[in-house]
Amino acid sequence: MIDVGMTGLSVRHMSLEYRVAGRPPIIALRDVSLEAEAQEFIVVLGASGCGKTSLLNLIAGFLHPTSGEIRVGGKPVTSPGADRGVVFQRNALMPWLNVLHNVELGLKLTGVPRDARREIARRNLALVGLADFACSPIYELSGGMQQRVGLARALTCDPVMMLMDEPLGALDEFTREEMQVLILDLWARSHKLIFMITHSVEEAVFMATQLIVMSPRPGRIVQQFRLDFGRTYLETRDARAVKSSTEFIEMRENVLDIVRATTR
Ligand SMILES: Nc1ncnc2c1ncn2[C@@H]1O[C@H](COP(=O)(O)OP(=O)(O)OP(=O)(O)O)[C@@H](O)[C@H]1O
Repeated sequence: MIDVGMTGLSVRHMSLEYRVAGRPPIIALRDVSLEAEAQEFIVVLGASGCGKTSLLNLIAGFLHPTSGEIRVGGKPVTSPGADRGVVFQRNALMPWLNVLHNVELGLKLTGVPRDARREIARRNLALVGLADFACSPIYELSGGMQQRVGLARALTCDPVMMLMDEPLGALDEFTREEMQVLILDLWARSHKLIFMITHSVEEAVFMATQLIVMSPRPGRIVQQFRLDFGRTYLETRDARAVKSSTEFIEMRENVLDIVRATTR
């Protein structure tokens, strides 16, 4: 049997309390455990305040757990690292740098020579369909294009894992579906482990190989599903057919009922 703790993501009995002076501690996460192999697509769904972003920030190394352990590729997470690329809902792109310079910034900071980092940045821009926009200023790009720049930037250090906090939350419905299939293609081509947060049940069911439903107060995992609608899309290239199939609709309604029940 593969020990996923050595290849993918392993979160074991993790809890997180926020301590605010003069107030009782907030238990954001209690006894959360999850295991995923390298190349899985994990999607986390749950009502507001159930600890999704806290969980992502712990895996990214931005926060430390109160108890429990996280391993990525077998290594304990103790701080942020180049093995984990992060994509935010609204990417913190540098408006005074052009697209190429934004994408290569992480490599520049780690001392990669100019020609090498330009080549990597251009390759990643091509992967997200922005090869012709390398010299464009950020403010000329649409929201969807800015998210593509964020994706290309997160890929530049060739991380083991991509962490995405509602990456498509600010996009209109059509751009959102375009980006869903772009991310599925990137995932299939790059063989990376993805951990994504969304508020959209349909998006979660469409993209996840492992769907995690969380519940608030305190944040914990209430249900996990193994799914393959994203893989079906990659074989058939027809997102609408996948999303309108009976199996998909049944699963979407089932997950929706579970999420609704967590808020009662
Ligand atoms: N820095 C902080 N200090 C104190 N409490 C916090 C802090 N960050 C988050 N919390 C609390 O921890 C709980 C989990 O928050 P978190 O942002 O992780 O949830 P979420 O599921 O990502 O929510 P949303 O879907 O609204 O983004 C909430 O009750 C929140 O108020």
